[in-house]
Amino acid sequence: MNVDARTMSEYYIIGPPLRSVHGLQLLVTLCRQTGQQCSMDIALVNSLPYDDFVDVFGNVVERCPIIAAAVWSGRPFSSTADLEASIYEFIDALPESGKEGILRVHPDLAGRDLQGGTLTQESREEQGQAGLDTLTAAEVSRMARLNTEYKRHFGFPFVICARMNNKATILQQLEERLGNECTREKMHAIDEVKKICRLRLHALVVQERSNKL
Ligand SMILES: NC(=O)N[C@H]1NC(=O)NC1=O
Repeated sequence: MNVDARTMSEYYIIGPPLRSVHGLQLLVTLCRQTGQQCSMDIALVNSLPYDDFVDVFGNVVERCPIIAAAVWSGRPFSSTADLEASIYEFIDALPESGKEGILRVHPDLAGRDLQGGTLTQESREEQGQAGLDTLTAAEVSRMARLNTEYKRHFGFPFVICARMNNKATILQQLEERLGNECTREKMHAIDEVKKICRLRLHALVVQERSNKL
C-alpha cells in the first residue's frame, strides 16, 4: 500500500482521524478491530490507483484479487451498487471452470484453515460470527465428514454466507444442498459468493442515501 500520510488526509474517512496509520488497508483493519466506523465514499473509491484498489477490495471475493484488478478498469463507479454490479458481471461472464475456480479457493467452513489460524481476516470474522470457532468435537467431525462428502460429489467446497447463518443452519444447508443437481448447486454456491461479497463491500464503502422517499 503506497498511500502516504499526505494523500490519506485527503481521503474521506468517517470517525476520528488516525493520522499515524499508513495505508488505507491498515486503517480499515484498525477501524474494524476497534469497532470504529471507517468507510470510504464512492468518490474516494474512484480516486484509488489500482494497487490501492486491489489492496482494499482484493478480498471482497475470497482470495480472488484478480476480480478487483479487473473491475478497476470500469471506473468511475456511479455508486456502491454500480461497483457491486461490475463484480457480479465479471463473475457471471466467467466460463464454468472460472466459477468453479472461485469456489475452490474458498476455505472449508470450520476446516483446516480455521484450526490452523490461516484464514483471511474476513473469513475468520465471518466463521466466528456464525459460531464455527466454538463447535463441539462432535460438530467439528460432522462438518468435516459432510464437507468431504460435498467436495467428492461436486468437485468444489461447500460455500455459504456464514454471516447470514449460524452453525445449525449451515449444517442443515450442507446436508440439504448435497442432494442438489450439480449445475443448480454451482449456481447456488456462486449466489452465496455474491452475498459474502456484498456484505464485505458494504463494510468498506459508505452507502449512498437513496433519493426515494
Ligand atoms: N466455505 C465458505 O463458505 N467460506 C466462507 N463463507 C463465508 O461467509 N466466508 C467464507 O470464507
